[in-house]
Amino acid sequence: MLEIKNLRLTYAGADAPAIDNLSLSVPDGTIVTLLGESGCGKTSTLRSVAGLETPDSGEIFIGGQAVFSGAGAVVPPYRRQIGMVFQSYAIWPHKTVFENVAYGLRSAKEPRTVVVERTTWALSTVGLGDFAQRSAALLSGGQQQRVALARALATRPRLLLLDEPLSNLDAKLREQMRFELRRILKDLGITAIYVTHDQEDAFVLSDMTALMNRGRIEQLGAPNDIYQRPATRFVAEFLGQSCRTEGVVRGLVGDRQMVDTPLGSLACLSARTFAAGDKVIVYVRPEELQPVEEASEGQAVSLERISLLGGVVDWEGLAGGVRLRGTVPTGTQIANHLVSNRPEKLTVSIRNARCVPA
Ligand SMILES: Nc1ncnc2c1ncn2[C@@H]1O[C@H](COP(=O)(O)OP(=O)(O)OP(=O)(O)O)[C@@H](O)[C@H]1O
Repeated sequence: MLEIKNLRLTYAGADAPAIDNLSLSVPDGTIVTLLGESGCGKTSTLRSVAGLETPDSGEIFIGGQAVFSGAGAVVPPYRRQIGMVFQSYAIWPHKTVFENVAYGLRSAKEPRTVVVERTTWALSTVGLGDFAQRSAALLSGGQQQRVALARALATRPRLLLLDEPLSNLDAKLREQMRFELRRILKDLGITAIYVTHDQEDAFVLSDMTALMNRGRIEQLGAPNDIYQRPATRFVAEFLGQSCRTEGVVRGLVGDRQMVDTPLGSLACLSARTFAAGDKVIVYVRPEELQPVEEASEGQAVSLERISLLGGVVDWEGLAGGVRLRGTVPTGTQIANHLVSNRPEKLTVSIRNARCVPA
C-alpha cells in the first residue's frame, strides 16, 4: 500500500507549486495512472515517491513505513524497494540482455545464485527467456522496453513506478504493449503507479485513474466512472470531445439528473447530486447523439457539415443555438443517407449527457 498525504513540492524560483496538497492511496495490487497534460505534476509526484525529489511538506508511506515526512523522516531512494521504468530505457547496448537485467541485483550485492534465478525469472516473465545472451544493441524498441521492465521486476520491488514507458513505441506496438504490460502486472499482483498524458494508456492499463491538473488530483476513479461521470469542467473537457451548453437542474430521476437546456430537458450523468435550480454545464459526446426518424422524438439539427472519416460518418450542425457534433457508423442506413443525399436537416435524440457544476 502506498499512501501520499497532503504532499506539496515547490521548485526553487517557481511561482506555483508543482505538487499542490496532493493525497492519494494506492491499495496493494492496484495499478493507478496519473493522467494529465504536460506540466501538471505527474513526474514530480512519481519522483517524490521514488525519493528523487524532496517535497516541502506532506507524508509518503510505503507498506506502512514513512519514507518521507515533512517532520523529518526520509528514507533514501535505494532503500525504498521501488522499481522504476522510464521513457528512455537506459539500456546498455554493449551488454547482453541478461547483464542489463541483472544489473540492479548485482549492485545490491545479491549472491550469484539469486542473481541468476531472479534474472531468468524476470526475462521469462516479460517473454524474453530466449534472448538472455543476445546483445542489447540488437533489440527492437518493444524488446528494449521489456528489458527495462524485467530489470525493474527482478529486484522484486514492493512498488513499481512507470513514467511514460510506452511513448517511444510506434502506435501499433504501443497498443499491444499496453495489454501485455497490464497482464504482466496483474499476474504478478504488482502495485504500480503509471504516469501518462495518453487517455488510452490510462484507461487500458489502470484500475484507477487520477486525472491531474496544476499539481492536484481533479478526480480519482475507475476509468469507466470518470469517463461516465466527470466531476468538473476540466475532467469533462479533458476526456474527449464534447458539445457544451448550459442548463438548470430540475430534479433527479433514477440516477440521472434532469436538466433544462437549450436542447430540451436532458438526462445527465453526474459525479454528484445537484439541487433543483442549480446551474450546471452540460456536455454531450458525439456517440450519445442518435439520429431518429420521427421529428417528435428528438431535436432538429441544421446540418453544416457531413464527412466520411472511415469507420464513422461525422456530422456537425446547430440545434437550439447549440453546436452539436455526432458520429454514426459507416455503412448503416443513416450513414448512407447522410453521405449520399447530404440532407440539410437531421433529427437526433440525446441518450445521455453529463453535467458538472457551472
Ligand atoms: N527540476 C525542476 N525545476 C524547476 N521546475 C520544474 C522541475 N521539474 C519540473 N518543473 C516544473 O514543475 C511543473 C510540473 O512538472 P512535471 O514534470 O511534474 O509535470 P508532468 O505532468 O510530469 O509533465 P510532463 O508530462 O511534461 O513530464 C512544471 O511546471 C515544470 O515546469
